[in-house]
Amino acid sequence: MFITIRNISKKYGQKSVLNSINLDIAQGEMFGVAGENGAGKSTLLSIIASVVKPSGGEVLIDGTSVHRGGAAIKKRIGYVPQELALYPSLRGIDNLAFWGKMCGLRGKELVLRMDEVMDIIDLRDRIKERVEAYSGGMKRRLNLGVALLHRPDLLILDEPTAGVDVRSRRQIIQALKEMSRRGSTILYTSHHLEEMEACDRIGVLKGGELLAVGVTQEVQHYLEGEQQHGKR
Ligand SMILES: Nc1ncnc2c1ncn2[C@@H]1O[C@H](COP(=O)(O)OP(=O)(O)OP(=O)(O)O)[C@@H](O)[C@H]1O
Repeated sequence: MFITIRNISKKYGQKSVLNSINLDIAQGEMFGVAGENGAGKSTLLSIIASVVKPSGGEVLIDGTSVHRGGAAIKKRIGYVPQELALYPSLRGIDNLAFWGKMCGLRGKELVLRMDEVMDIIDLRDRIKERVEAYSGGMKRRLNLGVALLHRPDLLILDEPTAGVDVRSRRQIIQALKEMSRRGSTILYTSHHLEEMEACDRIGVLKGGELLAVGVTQEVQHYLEGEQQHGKR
């Protein structure tokens, strides 16, 4: 799925949180949104996922407005907000089964998808343990797995690597890269540019403005230049 973001703005009361954002993301692209706390990353992602309405502008997915496209488009989007949506007292496998049924999967199809997801998130050997016994990184990976069950064409993740160790972070990024290789469009946020190296391009948000968009190195150079400039 390709994404076209046109003049998106968002206000909460008098406060402007996003200011005329324009951006095109290609089918199968892995795109990272970086920025400090409060820059507007979560707001932008939740607008693209059609969870929050913008104050102005529009988001098109495959050329159709996401806010007017209805259930057909939403079904093809997997959105993973920052908060975990898991049942800690259930086992990993039961969480997958529960959420799989919630998105309409049944019988052999459900078993097949769960099987596929366990490998992508690399949790097969721990899947029969209760989630409360999982580490933070394992919980994040399972949470990602839930979003992968319906094989979304567009995957939107808000800080999928927050609070996880290097190994889990690498596994999550690898899983996303694999999804992107298979043709899914991936969009995720992080505070850390070094977590964005696997991205095809990144965009940096600051105070609701899209400051720079490019391949990771270009953006890093740009930001270093800005820092130098600030010090003068
Ligand atoms: N529902 C809301 N009502 C009022 N203000 C909000 C609401 N949601 C977000 N904001 C404000 O919008 C701004 C951007 O928030 P947002 O969560 O999008 O930033 P972020 O870049 O994702 O930050 P973080 O890295 O901390 O997650 C912040 O100033 C925040 O306080």
